[in-house]
Amino acid sequence: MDVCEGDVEISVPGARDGAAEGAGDDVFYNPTQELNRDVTVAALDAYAEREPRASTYLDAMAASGIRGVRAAAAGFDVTCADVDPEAVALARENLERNGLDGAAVERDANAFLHDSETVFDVVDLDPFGTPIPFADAAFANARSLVCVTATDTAPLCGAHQRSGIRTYTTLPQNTEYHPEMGLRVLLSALIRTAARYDTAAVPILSHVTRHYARTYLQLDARATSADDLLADLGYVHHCEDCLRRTHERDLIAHPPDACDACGGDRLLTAGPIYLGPIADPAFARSVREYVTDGMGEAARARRLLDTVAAELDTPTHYDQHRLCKQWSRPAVGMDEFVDSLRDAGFSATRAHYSGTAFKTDATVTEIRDATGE
Ligand SMILES: C[S@@+](CC[C@H](N)C(=O)[O-])C[C@H]1O[C@@H](n2cnc3c(N)ncnc32)[C@H](O)[C@@H]1O
Ligand SMILES: [Zn+2]
Repeated sequence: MDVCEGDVEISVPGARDGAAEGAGDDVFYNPTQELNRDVTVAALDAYAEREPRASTYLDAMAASGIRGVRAAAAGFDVTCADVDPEAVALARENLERNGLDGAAVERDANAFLHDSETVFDVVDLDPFGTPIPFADAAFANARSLVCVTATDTAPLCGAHQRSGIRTYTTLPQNTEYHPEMGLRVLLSALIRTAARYDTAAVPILSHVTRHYARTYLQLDARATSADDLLADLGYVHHCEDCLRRTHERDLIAHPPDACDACGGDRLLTAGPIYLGPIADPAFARSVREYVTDGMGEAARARRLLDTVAAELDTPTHYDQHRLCKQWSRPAVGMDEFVDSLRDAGFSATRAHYSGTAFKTDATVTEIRDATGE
């Protein structure tokens, strides 16, 4: 079956009766990831403006090649790699079909990254589930930017905690801000992996959408920069009784014995997680400018990027509905809610994690008082 995305038309395996696209032995294609790919293309355009020397792009898990083909159409010198020979043949066909240069190679991503004579400026990891098995090869061999998708949200956010500990060598906790917990656990592991190569992997754009987290990490190959970034790792101490949380940037955790706000002792500590900015607002705004009307998810991509660019840089968002339930109060419109925090003198913005997510520098007690009757 043929699919149009952005400026390209590609062949993908058709869905069989009763089977979801991407299921079974066919080459993988997931139409619900179009937003992810639209943002990828806009991010590559914005990155080429920021770093004009960045020209080579490795789609390390290419499947149909849809992402690599779209990157090639955006002007990158693309290589699509996959272990599945049928995927490689399809990616090659899809490059040719769109009149685009580019290579398609049947290689394991790790082996290829370590062997390749080309040092790729941009490496994109889009595996099934966790990207961690590929992170070392990417950070050891990419020159400038590493783009990462993770779809194993249950281990990341603490819902499957043992699995999260094994994969990410950190302690995730299941809280009401689980998409952000997952993103910050992922960033913690990626930043620590890059640091082993004396490299800072600085998040310049990240988002959590539906069932995946996506991040774009700009590499800075200086040990001192890696040290600076590691200083943004730390812990969140979360009170299950009143939902207060405190954030602690340190190598070791110092959890309080009891909650400062309610005195309760049902405290969860997560970490080391990444507590720094998940995006560079200027870059997010620039990516937004590169979203084109021809993209299938242009409206959602623009909304998402607007929210990410404006999002207050504080770790862990609140959810208005969860707080209102806690306080037995009716929920109100998000704009009204955020405005009442600002009127009370706090910084506050929506957060992209959900329609009822917001960020503020107010404590949970201050939020309750500022937004009450
Ligand atoms: C989620 S799909 C990629 C989807 C694609 N990037 C897109 O945007 O539609 C994951 C792909 O990784 C491939 N893969 C699995 N293990 C791999 C490995 N070790 N090296 C390279 N590719 C691998 C699979 O064959 C599959 O095609
Ligand atoms: Zn408490």
